[in-house]
Amino acid sequence: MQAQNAIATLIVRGLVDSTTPHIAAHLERINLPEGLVDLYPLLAKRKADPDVYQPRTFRPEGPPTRPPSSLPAPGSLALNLELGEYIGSGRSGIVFAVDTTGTHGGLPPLVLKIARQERCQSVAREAWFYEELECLQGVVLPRCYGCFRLDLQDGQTVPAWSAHELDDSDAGDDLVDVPAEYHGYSANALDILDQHPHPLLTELGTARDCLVVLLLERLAPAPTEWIPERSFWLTENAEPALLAAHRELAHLGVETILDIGLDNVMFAPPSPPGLPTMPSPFTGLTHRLRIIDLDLARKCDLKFSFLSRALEGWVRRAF
Ligand SMILES: Nc1ncnc2c1ncn2[C@@H]1O[C@H](COP(=O)(O)OP(=O)(O)OP(=O)(O)O)[C@@H](O)[C@H]1O
Repeated sequence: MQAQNAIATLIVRGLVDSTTPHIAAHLERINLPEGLVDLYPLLAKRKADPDVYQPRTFRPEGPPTRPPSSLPAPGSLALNLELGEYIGSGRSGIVFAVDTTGTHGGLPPLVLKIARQERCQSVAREAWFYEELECLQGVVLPRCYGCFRLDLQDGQTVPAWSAHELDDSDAGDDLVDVPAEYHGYSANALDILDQHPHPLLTELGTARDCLVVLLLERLAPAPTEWIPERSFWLTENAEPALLAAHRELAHLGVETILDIGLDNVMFAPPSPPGLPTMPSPFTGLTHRLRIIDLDLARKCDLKFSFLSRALEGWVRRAF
């Protein structure tokens, strides 16, 4: 099996149109710095407002550190793919199946999440969470095979952007692509606090001639569309299962309160052809659920007990 960091280049047919027909797009893997995402709530905000941010809520030793990667040294594979059927989309991305037949093998069924033109920051930031939570890939998250980028040249267009435009009613009030831990702050407030997002996120937040994609393990359809499993959601097991899945993320100080919901849960892929589910390194539990869509996740140094209790309320509201 190929490791999640084996691929350095994606060569994708059907992703980019250009004046030269039948040329496949070459996308290069983005190396995401470990310090890409800032702690939530912002440290500068806490210093400015010590009465609001009670120290007893936070872990005195700081946020959970990223566990050491269990992957080998990054590989240099160039993977040829063909864009397949459209699966679904949201505010940040448009998801397609990809055809890996005729490639080197050793990969499970995959999907490509194509960042919308104005959402490159969100999708690259989502990729950072997959790296931060590597030990939960195949446990409660899909396996992630990397985040890749192409700077578009004159005349190159991305048909998926125009074919699957976001309905205005879905756009909400968050059209500016700002990292989730910075939501709600004006540029002026951030200047006063003297805290700003990582330069790579700032650059991607305004980039419009850039294509960013995530290569993910293909999961089973959402339960509401998956008839044999629909009864699962009508049983009392559903809420504890969703809570238990989100609690796994809380062990590493990650919360997804801005996006907890049944829209953002899928099921483990059938194995084979998918890869097997792994038990949690924190609880030993084996989960059927997979949490998707980490673009609004946040990294916290809140105590596990605090996050875990808060999750009970957040998850209850999802039903
Ligand atoms: N790994 C996957 N395997 C199969 N289908 C997927 C996968 N990831 C996403 N999808 C499908 O694509 C749809 C859109 O994906 P996703 O929710 O990640 O997009 P988004 O733009 O981040 O959404 P949101 O509007 O909630 O932020 C999902 O609802 C799901 O149907």
